Amino acid sequence: MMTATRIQARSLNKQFTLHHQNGVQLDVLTDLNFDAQSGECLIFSGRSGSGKSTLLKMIYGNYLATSGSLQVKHGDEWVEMVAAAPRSVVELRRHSIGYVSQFLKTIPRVSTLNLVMEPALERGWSAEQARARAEELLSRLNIPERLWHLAPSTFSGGEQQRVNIARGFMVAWPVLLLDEPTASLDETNRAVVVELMQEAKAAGAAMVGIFHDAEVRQKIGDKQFNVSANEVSNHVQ
Ligand SMILES: Nc1ncnc2c1ncn2[C@@H]1O[C@H](COP(=O)(O)OP(=O)(O)OP(=O)(O)O)[C@@H](O)[C@H]1O
Repeated sequence: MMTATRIQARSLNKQFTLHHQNGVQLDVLTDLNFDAQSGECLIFSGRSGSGKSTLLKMIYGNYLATSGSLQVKHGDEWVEMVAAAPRSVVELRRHSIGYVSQFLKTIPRVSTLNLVMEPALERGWSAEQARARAEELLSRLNIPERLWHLAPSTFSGGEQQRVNIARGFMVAWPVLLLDEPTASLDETNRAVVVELMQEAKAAGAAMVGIFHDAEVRQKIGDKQFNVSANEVSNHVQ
């Protein structure tokens, strides 16, 4: 499969200003350069506090870069995240970037099945198609069928995490961001998530993720970007 660049960071900087602490400035990311390609998984590594999560949040548009360029592919166009209007960020999130965080944001009274189906319905899938895919994912992720019609707000931490993963893998995202999706899962479910990531890669997703589990990194990673050292390597550790 031909790969295509879907994320491009150039001379990217992020500084936090602590307004409630005498305006102290923290230089978290300085002069970063990296690309992410379709059909590949780029792993963010680096010591704790080096800015891995901050960088993922910048790609998703939760945090704004201080300077430099961070472009994300949206269809045939590039969106410059450093200057993107909120409207384009919303568009980008609807069609081009999926995000699987460690925690599920539950909406009271919305059933698990509806929560998982939502990304597909937003893309115009029929209810039957969406339901079939959601049921397949929930089964594979070992969420008992008796829970499917309940809102996940009372589920265990691990169950909520797996519902979140099912939702994240519901549609084929051109760019898929993963923040510790396997943290606190048991071995069986971790293996399912690795399979889902492999399928997403084969479907052409450009995946970017943080994984503390070395085994997962080695199974899924193609390249590693060390955020502390600002260095891309083909060797995943
Ligand atoms: N909203 C914020 N305001 C101020 N400082 C922040 C904010 N978010 C993150 N930081 C700071 O930026 C630095 C990087 O944090 P980040 O969570 O991105 O690191 P990380 O590499 O993901 O760490 P870990 O591996 O421990 O999860 C930290 O020093 C943190 O205190």
